[in-house]
Amino acid sequence: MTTDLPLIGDYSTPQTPLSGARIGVVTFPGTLDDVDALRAVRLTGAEAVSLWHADDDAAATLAGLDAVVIPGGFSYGDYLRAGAISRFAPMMTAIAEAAGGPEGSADGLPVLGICNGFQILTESHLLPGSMIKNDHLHFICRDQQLRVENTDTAWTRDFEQGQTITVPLKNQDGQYVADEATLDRLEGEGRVVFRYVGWNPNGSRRDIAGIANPAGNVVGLMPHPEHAIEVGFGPDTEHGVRTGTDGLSFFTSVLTTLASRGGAA
Ligand SMILES: NC(=O)CC[C@H](N)C(=O)O
Repeated sequence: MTTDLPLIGDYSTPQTPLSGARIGVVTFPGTLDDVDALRAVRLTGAEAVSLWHADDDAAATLAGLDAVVIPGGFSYGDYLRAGAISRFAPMMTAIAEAAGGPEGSADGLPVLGICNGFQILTESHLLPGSMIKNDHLHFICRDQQLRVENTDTAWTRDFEQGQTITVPLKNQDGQYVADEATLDRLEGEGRVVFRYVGWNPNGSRRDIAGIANPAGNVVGLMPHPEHAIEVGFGPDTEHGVRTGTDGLSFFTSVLTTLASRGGAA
């Protein structure tokens, strides 16, 4: 089969960063999507830096970085609860500090948690609420539509308010839950960043797919933007043609954020 799709990127060419930004991606035992996240960072022209969860010098490592992605997968095999062990990694302690704790900070380290990364962020109390089993108790894997509810976060500036995007969703513990007061606070402060559109795939309260911390520098979501970054490999948005690249805007957004802070990018 031949295709005229313009495939961007080249897996074999060494990276020449186009921007001064250095963005780390954390790997835990059992992480699955770190390579895709690293590639997404590279496609924006930033330098992608692999981070190890048990780095004894994690604070010093982070000091040389402009942002961090906590990718998806099954860190520590999802034992006890997804993310429950990973939160104790030295790298997570350093990330919590650099991000400004649970409230975050406007100039704090931008952190994006994707799926298992979102689970790790809630377990670390950097984001409120918890992830529990999907309400139907099945693993789910599909392209999912989301509405962008807040473009005023470190990872969503390049979207338009109310924009509908399509990115893959694949998890078993994707049901976002929190008490009513926490949900009301999230809504009232505009911290619901993404909502499921069309159907609620897992029973998440108020159709919530992703949230931010109060300062907007930490964002977590269940669907996977790093799997929707290249024509030919992402969601099927044109009846059999895999043209979905909505996920790339997460990774360009953080460069926009860094530039607006006057830093690298
Ligand atoms: N895709 C993922 O990151 C999977 C997340 C998680 N371990 C779950 O299955 O719910």
